[in-house]
Amino acid sequence: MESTDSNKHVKPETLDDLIKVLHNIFESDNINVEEVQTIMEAYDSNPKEWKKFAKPDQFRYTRNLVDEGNGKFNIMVLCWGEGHGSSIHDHTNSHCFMKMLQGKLKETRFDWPKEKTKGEMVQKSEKVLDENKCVYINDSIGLHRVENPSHTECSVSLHIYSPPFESCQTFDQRTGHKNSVKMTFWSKYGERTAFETKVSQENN
Ligand SMILES: N[C@@H](CS(=O)O)C(=O)O
Ligand SMILES: [Fe+2]
Repeated sequence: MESTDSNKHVKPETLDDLIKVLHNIFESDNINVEEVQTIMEAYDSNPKEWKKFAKPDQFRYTRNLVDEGNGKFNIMVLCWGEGHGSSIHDHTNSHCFMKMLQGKLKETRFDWPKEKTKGEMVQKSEKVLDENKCVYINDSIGLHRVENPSHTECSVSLHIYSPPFESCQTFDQRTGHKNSVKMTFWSKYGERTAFETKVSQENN
């Protein structure tokens, strides 16, 4: 698994394998989006491997850091309780990959609001993601909101952001008005983070 070329032929058997392959890929500054997507999808989700990171909250989705990718990318597990969802948001000029580990998530995409005209934001697409599927978005593709459509089951997803970022913009669907929001981790490396972090995440 030395070069990007050889990565194309590797099926990651475990989450650790996947993380190793991703470290190789993201050493380069030129990311082949399809290659990353293919490798993410090739990993068959095994709850035993990611359970220690999947720490849910009753009130909103949680972000749980798994690996800091030598500063090149963040990989994290997100837990979505029944009906939990994100606001419409951007990804701070980073690549964003989202792979389903358990359950389903609905991704709704939007155009950026026009600077001058206020009003309802334009919805571009809606897609329900099944287990092991991986989608990609960045700011030139547009904005999105993600929701767990189930009222009985939790969902779990694996996200990669490259380069890592700590804040993003959220948008009001009716007016297009935006807010800058600091993003925090509910846990890091399987350990719950401090209370201060919890407060700022809940204020998002
Ligand atoms: N981008 C969001 C998750 S999602 O709704 O795509 C986050 O990092 O919290
Ligand atoms: Fe997102």
